[in-house]
Amino acid sequence: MASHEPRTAATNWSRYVAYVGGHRRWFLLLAALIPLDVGTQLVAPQVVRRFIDAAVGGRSQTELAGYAVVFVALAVVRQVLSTGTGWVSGRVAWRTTNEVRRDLLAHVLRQGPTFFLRHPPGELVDRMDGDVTRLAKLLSELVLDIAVQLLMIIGIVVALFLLDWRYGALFTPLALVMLLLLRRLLGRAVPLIADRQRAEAGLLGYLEENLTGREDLNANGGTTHALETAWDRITHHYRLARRAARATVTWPAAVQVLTAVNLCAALATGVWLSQNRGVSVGTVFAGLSYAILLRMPLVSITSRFQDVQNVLGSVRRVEELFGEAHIVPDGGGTLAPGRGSVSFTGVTFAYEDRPVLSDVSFTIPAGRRVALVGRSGGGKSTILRMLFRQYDPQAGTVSVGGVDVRRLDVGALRSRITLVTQDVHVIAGTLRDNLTFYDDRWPDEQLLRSVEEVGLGTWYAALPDGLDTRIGPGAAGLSAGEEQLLALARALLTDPDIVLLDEPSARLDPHAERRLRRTMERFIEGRTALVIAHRPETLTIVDDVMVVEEGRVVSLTPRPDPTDGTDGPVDQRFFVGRS
Ligand SMILES: Nc1ncnc2c1ncn2[C@@H]1O[C@H](COP(=O)(O)OP(=O)(O)OP(=O)(O)O)[C@@H](O)[C@H]1O
Repeated sequence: MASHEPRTAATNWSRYVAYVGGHRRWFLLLAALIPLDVGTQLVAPQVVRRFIDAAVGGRSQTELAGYAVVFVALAVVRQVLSTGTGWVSGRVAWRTTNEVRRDLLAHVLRQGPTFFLRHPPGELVDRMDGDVTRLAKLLSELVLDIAVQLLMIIGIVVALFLLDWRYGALFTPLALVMLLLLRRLLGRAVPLIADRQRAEAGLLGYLEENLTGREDLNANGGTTHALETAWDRITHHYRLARRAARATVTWPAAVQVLTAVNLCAALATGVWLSQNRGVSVGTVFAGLSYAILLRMPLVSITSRFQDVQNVLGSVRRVEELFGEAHIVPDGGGTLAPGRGSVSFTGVTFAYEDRPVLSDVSFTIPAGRRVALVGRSGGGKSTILRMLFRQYDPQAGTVSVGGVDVRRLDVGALRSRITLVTQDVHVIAGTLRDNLTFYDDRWPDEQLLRSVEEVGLGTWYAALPDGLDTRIGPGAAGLSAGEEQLLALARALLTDPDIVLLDEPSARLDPHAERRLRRTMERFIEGRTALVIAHRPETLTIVDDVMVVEEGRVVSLTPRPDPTDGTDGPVDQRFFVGRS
């Protein structure tokens, strides 16, 4: 089978530890900054306590000023520490995110076409951007932040015990109860938020699909149905958003209640201790300060735990993507220099569970040019894709230059083969970028020659900035025919040994087609070429004709002689406009 189901194996944490490991020094710096940050927060109420007690006890101005200076210094140090912590954690987060994203993109780009049918672009963007960002958050922020908040809670409880054991005895169980209550409240809201996010993603996907297919929708009268469905989705999204908003509105209210309870408990304890146990005003104030301080880590740690749960979902999705094996693993070998022969031996192939090629065998000697003809869906393009190693056969062998392509390095093989399909993609960039794909080994004169050669000279002359003119999405558009010519101009530059063409002239007018045919003829001269022919004229530039019908090679014979007035083995129904 060509399909490779995603592995849902256990998360490979060592992969992520390695990403963080690359920034070990920064991570250690962060681990050092955090306790310092927590420490300065915990010390501040103690300084205030001493200041108040000194003031109430009528101590000297110098002593009071000393406490004030220490307090201000602590505040400054805290600011510096929290800015530093934020900066370092942001740095670690960005670096790790970008590295994971880069590796995931490299992994995805090596996948075959079936992978992209299984994972539409919207989903891949969400995984590579949304999920990876959340993953990096876990690696660089969440774990540390949970540690900080736990440290803070423990520190506050210890400080309260040190202040007076009764403060500690009261706030320890109180903190635990509050933690559990907050956790429950948030636990109820989160699934509703997730429902809303799913509906939102679905709505966006639906809108994107309709906008992309707007021409077909308008032409086929599907607009009314599309609008009705969009409206259903919008109202569904609205209902879910309202439900989620109702659930989340209780969260800030709960935080307010928690603050009030903490304050009341601290005040009541303070007043009682002051009246019955003679503790100082400074101690009561410090108790109050710690009670207020306790709210922050309690709230923060609850939402952080929830974040961790959400992030683990993202990590699972990223892992699934990393777990998808490459359809065509690298064989590592290289091809001997020179034009290569091409052969299929007993090749059988199916897309997913759809059989397409069945026991196909043929050999094309080096330098021979062959036209592939046959009815639509017979498997012609699939033969080209297998030679380009977008897929490997389930049975049999595909060889180039006498070597099984599975034993070759994919990059090395593709550097010797050019594949021009009808599905041309123009990237957003300059004409030069579109011709060279950022490879600067060709001088401008050579780029211009290939543009001229495919018949794009007049089109080129009208461009405002020549090779630097921006084309593609968001810039100057090209007709479908011009896009095909551009793809052929790209191919001309590469000087391949083997040329695979999926009838690049299919969308051109007769004049442009004639011109392009002459270019193709020059291009494939002396090379091994497989050209899918949808026009009978294309047969004039090849040596042999291969008829492909229902996944089998019916014949591979020399091209019929155009002067003898017969079609030879070539059924005219295979061609556009003949039936
Ligand atoms: N990525 C794919 N996943 C599943 N099925 C596919 C895929 N690509 C092609 N097919 C199916 O495989 C069969 C052969 O397709 P192929 O494109 O090789 O035929 P073809 O002879 O080149 O057709 P055409 O002349 O119309 O381009 C078709 O039935 C097609 O629907």
